[in-house]
Amino acid sequence: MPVTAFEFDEKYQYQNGFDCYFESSGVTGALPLGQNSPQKPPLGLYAEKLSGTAFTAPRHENKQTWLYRILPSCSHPPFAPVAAPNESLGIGGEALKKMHYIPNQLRWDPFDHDPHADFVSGLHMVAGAGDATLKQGCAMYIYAAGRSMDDRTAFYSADGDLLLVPQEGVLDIRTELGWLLVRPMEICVIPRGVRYQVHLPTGPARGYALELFQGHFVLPELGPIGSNGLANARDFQAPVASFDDGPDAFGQTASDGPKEYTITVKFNNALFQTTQRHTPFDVVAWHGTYYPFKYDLGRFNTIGTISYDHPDPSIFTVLSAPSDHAGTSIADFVVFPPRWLVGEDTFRPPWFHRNTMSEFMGLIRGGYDAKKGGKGGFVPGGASLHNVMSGHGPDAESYEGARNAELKPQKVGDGSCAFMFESCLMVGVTDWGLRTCQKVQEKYSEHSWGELKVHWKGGKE
Ligand SMILES: O=C(O)Cc1cc(O)ccc1O
Ligand SMILES: [Fe+2]
Repeated sequence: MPVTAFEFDEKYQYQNGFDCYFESSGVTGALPLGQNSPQKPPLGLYAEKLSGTAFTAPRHENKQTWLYRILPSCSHPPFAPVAAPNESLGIGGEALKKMHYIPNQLRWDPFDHDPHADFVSGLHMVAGAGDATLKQGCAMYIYAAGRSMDDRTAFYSADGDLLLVPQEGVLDIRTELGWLLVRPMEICVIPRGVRYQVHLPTGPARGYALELFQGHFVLPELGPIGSNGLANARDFQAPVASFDDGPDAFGQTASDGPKEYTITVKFNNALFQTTQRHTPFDVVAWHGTYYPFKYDLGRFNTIGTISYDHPDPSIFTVLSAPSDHAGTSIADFVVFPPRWLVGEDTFRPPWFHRNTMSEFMGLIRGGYDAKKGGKGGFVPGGASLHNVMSGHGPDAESYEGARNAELKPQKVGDGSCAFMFESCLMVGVTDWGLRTCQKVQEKYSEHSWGELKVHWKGGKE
């Protein structure tokens, strides 16, 4: 079921569609007609182009947006390095260079909330692969924030597009291009470079994130499924322009002296800061193809077998970040929503397998049909990582249950939703993920598969 609609609020109007050319204006007449950069843009605004792809990227991949703003982004003193507020990023982005590469199956208990952290200081890299400077690879994060970001701060990542998967707590995100309200069971993507500020209207928030150092998310091909199904394009929502021109927004007019706005950037996984005397949220109008968006996972049109056997989890792909090799993703975002299982003579949960891809999983709510047992278990707010070729599958309890189950139509996962970040890359685990967070379940594999029974009867049934 879709997430309950929020009461109508002017702040949360959206434009619907995936990969569209959108335009939005907070004030009539702010968008120039028939050109992008007139000698004097309307209403005394500055025109600024935000490129998400190379200028010459093919048309179908090209992403850029024209911003019409009160002051351009370049107007700020130099950025200076700051110590990462949490050690997961490492100093100067060391985290990605010092990854632990481990063939063992890993599982984490739910990650701690942090009442003192805001979204930026509560963002912890758990795993990743590649190099942000080469624009290759991706990284997986946990965020745990107990307070809203200050009204005079903004964050952006120069490293990649960030997909957020809230697990607890609502995120009210002010972006340069407008507001997005993102609740658990909804996701959003904030593109590289877009500045934003995360507020927590319902209290503490915790969730997962995937950063793409390369490329952008696309909808998966539907092949023989046809022209609708899985995540439908019209269900993706982009914000409408919203800007601040209040007395504090540009320092000069504030009664009690100029106000400072702190901009923090993640640049090669290290943090830098500057302060400026104008709000970064001054975009009065914009048009283009490069913008943040959200999606309600409850609208996912789940497809599965109506005959026999358990299909590959690729049928659950919401968004895909392709590599240069067709069908092989830098990262796929895959969900396991509530669905009917009707397969005949079929072992219905996921099979035992070893995968050339790495599988990082999280649980937004409820349970997961392949992991019913195991001390600590796979529970909401926790995670698991089955790296390249690490054997995994249903735990002993789930296996015996499904092996002996009566195969009537069965609704699985009612009220639950697991997800997977599946990557073609071997991912390393950060020091924070392996040690500092203290959530690794030491006996995950033993508790899950140590008790698997031998059913072999010497070749006799
Ligand atoms: O390992 C997992 O639980 C994820 C998964 C689910 C599924 O339905 C098929 C394959 C797969 O890797
Ligand atoms: Fe798997």
